[in-house]
Amino acid sequence: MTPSPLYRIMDASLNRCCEGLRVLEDMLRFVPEDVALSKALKNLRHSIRKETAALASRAVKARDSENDPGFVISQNGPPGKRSGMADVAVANCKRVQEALRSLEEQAAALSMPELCLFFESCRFQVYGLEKRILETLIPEIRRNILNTDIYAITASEHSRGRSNIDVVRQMMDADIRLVQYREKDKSLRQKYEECKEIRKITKDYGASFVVNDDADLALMVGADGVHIGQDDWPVSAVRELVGETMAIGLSTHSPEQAAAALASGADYIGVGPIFETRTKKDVCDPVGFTYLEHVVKNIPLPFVAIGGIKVHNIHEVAKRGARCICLVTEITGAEDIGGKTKEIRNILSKKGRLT
Ligand SMILES: Cc1ncc(COP(=O)(O)OP(=O)(O)O)c(N)n1
Ligand SMILES: Cc1ncsc1CCOP(=O)(O)O
Ligand SMILES: [Mg+2]
Repeated sequence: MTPSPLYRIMDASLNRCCEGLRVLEDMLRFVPEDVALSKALKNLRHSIRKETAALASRAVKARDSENDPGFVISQNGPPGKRSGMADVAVANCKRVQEALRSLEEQAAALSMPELCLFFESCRFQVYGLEKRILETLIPEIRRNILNTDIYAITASEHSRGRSNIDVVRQMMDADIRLVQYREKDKSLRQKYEECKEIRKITKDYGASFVVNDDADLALMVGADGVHIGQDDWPVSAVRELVGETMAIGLSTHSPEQAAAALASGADYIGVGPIFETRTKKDVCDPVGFTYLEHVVKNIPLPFVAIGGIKVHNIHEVAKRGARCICLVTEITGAEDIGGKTKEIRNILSKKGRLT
């Protein structure tokens, strides 16, 4: 009996889907050497091959490559120009998503409800993976590291005797997605060893890692960003050193500094200190809400509010428009970092209802 032509579509779609996944897997493995992401793509490809083994052996019988009208179409010109790595990644994510959608529809038409659901869940996995792939490959997206609610910073002298490594592990378990390493009194060697370890941990969790002050250290450990202050090297010099893919954050305390930061090419600004803080020794006076509101209204750059922010006052900061908020000792000094993070997120999720 001749198999339904729907099997021919499924045969082509399965191949298209797995080929697209393989292209992405190799890119992630050999270009940014992102083992975790490459492995996630490989696992998805294997699970598709496994779940469709029976279907694939039926579908291959319907194959008739020589008489595929699509082959004639592709002979009429190049398969679409690719302007670079990011383009190849986007095209292959789309190709996998489209192939999965087609598989889903054919499975529905052939009354295969379980396979239909399986393809749908794979498609949703690819949407999530696509976001991570693009963040990894495209410099502008990669440098946008403030797309998260909490910005945590290490402070070993305010960590209840726990090491920075221990504290960062707890932050990762609490699903904090962005951590800065800030240590003022440790040797370069100590800072290097700690940053190497923290880079490894944050990478395993898919979180971003920023090094305070030392652009050279940030480069050595493969950090995602470096944070500098007003008296540090200028942004342009740091950009020359760190290249296009590393984010540069710059502390600002006034409208003039924010405007200069925008012109300088900084990827984000620190806005603060909002309140009084004892965590930073050479700190300036609190800038209060006036400066925060100025940035919200006038500065088209991602920003993080910082300085003296605690559970009891965070809603005041969030309700004025801060999306990413830095709490240093409120987190490092918490006995239960996971519990404290939940408490903070609970307040942030209710901010619209708090006056
Ligand atoms: C997110 C963030 N904002 C501000 C600072 C402060 O940086 P800086 O003014 O250079 O002061 P030190 O932290 O180096 O004492 C920061 N580190 N992070
Ligand atoms: C590094 C830094 N820059 C401005 S305030 C500050 C420290 C903020 O710490 P805390 O959140 O404990 O007040
Ligand atoms: Mg600094």
